[in-house]
Amino acid sequence: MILEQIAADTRLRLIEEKKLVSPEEMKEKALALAADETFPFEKMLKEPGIHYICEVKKASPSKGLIAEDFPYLQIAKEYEAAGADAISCLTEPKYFLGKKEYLKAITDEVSIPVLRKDFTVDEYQIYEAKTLGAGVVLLICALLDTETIRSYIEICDRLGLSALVEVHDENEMDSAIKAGARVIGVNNRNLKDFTVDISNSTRLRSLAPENALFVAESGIKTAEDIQVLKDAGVNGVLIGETLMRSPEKAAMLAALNGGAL
Ligand SMILES: O=C(O)c1ccccc1NCC(=O)[C@H](O)[C@H](O)COP(=O)(O)O
Repeated sequence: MILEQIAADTRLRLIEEKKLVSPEEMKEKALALAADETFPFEKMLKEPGIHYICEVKKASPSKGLIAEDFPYLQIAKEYEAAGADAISCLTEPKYFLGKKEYLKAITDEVSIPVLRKDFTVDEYQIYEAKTLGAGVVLLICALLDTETIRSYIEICDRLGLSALVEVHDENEMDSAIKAGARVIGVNNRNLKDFTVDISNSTRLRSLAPENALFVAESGIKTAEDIQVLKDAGVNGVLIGETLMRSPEKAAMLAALNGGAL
């Protein structure tokens, strides 16, 4: 499965990266930064209404090259000015053509929370996310067992980072809940065959605990999709391709919201 390939390549990449900055040094650098104990990402999702997490993404395994011209900083600023509540920035280099530099440049320039969208397989990436200015990291249940997710959430808590714990089915939802996830993201994309089905979010919505925040991810394209997710009581939506392919991102975001944001 593609996810396993990405994880294997990430582990290889980390071997090289740790030669440049050791795990001890990365941890020390991250812990030296002030922890934001107010968890702005979670605070934002708790506000009434549906919240928009807008993704900065150049390419993906399912879609190939999405944006040949990729002014990532301009896109992030455009999202913020258009009323986005948070930004998701891909940092995975091989399959998504992401870069850590994109994340750092964006977090330096915007004041809304930024998610490091990567394939976390090592705590090193969490400490590094902190040093790059991220406010949120992605933990994918398909890649991590329950105990590891729990321990990574503890690291996030210590650093003042939020963890978006991603699930795709009932078993993974169970693991996220047992690990103590406060923010659960349901990926509508089946990573085995890349099919996308919004009803995956609506189906799993009722399985999430009352006090957990719920984000629907992937394949969101229309105001009707947003309305369905709103009706299901979703707190946030993560939108990538629809916005990335739109030449008028602010207008697209407004249209998805059924009017101005
Ligand atoms: O999108 C892929 O091809 C993909 C493949 C393997 C792992 C993850 C993948 N996607 C990451 C995402 O979850 C999306 O970037 C994100 O949810 C936004 O989705 P979309 O709005 O459909 O671009």
